[in-house]
Amino acid sequence: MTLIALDDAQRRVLDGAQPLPAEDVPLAAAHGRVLAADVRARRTQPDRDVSAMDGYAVRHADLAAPPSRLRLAGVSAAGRPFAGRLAPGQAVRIFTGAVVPEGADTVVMQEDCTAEGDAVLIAAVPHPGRHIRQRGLDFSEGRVLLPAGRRLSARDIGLAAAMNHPTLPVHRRPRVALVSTGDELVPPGVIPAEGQIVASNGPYLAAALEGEGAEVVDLGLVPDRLEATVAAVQAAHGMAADVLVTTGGASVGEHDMVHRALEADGIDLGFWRIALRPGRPLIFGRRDGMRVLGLPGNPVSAFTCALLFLLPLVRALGGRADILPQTEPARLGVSLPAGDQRAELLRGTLAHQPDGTLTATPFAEQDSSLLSLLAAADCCILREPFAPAAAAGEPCRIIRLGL
Ligand SMILES: Nc1nc2c(c(=O)[nH]1)N[C@H]1C(S)=C(S)[C@@H](COP(=O)(O)OP(=O)(O)OC[C@H]3O[C@@H](n4cnc5c(N)ncnc54)[C@H](O)[C@@H]3O)O[C@H]1N2
Ligand code: MOO
Repeated sequence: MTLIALDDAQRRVLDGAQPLPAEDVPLAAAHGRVLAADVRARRTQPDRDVSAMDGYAVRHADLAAPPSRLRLAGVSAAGRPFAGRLAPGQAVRIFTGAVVPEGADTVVMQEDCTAEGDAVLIAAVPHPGRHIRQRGLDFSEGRVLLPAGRRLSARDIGLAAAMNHPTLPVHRRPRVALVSTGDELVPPGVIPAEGQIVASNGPYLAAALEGEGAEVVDLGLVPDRLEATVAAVQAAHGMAADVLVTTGGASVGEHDMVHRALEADGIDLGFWRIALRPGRPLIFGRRDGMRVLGLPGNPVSAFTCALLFLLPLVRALGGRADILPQTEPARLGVSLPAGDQRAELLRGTLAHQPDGTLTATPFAEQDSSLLSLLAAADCCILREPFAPAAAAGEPCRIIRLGL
């Protein structure tokens, strides 16, 4: 079987992955969700000129010959504006956030003023317009501040509230069913018998998927038996999963049941060998609106396939505008030999150099079973197929690894 190129495989997985339908959710439930429509400001902020300081609202023309003695005409507090208009020679006591009275064009902070009964003595001569936040300084009604496809940060929620939206239109979260296959697997906390290992792919994938806003249902550990694997696939249909993710059994061994179970289920299947290290075997299929990704069992291979296929698919279904992992430039910390036909994702560390450049140093050990180094990595260094030998200091591209 020939190896297929990484970008070709990504295109096939993402082909036709349309954003899921929209629903309105209250602001309290919108953090991390993806906007299904542009969100416009429903008001202008601030909707009047307001003070940025506690002090006195004045007419700048009255400050020409300091110290200036102005008569106090009243008070403007936040939420309780001064009703009248400022006449020449007058000042209004004003507080932060309060509406600047008509006639005033400048605020003097109280540290530069001395109150004397019903007058105020002003020593400073600020610039005209000082300490006034002009109407519309933040945003104007009708402006799109949060575009469709944006994943909402906590700051975005604050902005949406200020724009006067109690709810936001967001895409439904992709529902993902997880199945970990392998006779050798026991759950974390159980002491493995000889030859058994503690399953880590499920916990990793659940965390990574939830981090991308998916709703995850972990269907648990499934032995390498056809009936058990078919039952897990049916359970995924039963919960109306948008994506079924399996790990293990993606390769060619006689215990590798996943593709047989998917075929038995009538899933239109592609079994690929991708020009990628680690992460060569990958199963992909679809049936009745459910997409299936069969990831390799080796934990780092499962990770690279999640990074490059599964998480982008979940972002696309979730309506995100940014789907593929972003690469950025760095310089190699060590020399590397020429590559072969497989693209490589080398796990490594990043260091900032005094000249502002970033050095990426791959770990010497790159075996696809090494979870300790995967967790320690800051980045993956992406090498194209047939990359020529490269010396330390030469440019490279990296994908930063976050939470
Ligand atoms: N003859 C060949 N053998 C293999 C090939 C090949 O082309 N020909 N490909 C190798 C590559 S590359 C990979 S990657 C693996 C993928 O194999 P499977 O997807 O079939 O995975 P398993 O055999 O089930 O497991 C591989 C490895 O990973 C461990 N594992 C499995 N599930 C988990 C889990 N949930 N948590 C942690 N670790 C897990 C499992 O114990 C094995 O050690 O195949 C190569 N072989
Ligand atoms: O692709 Mo396997 O993923 O090399 O370990």
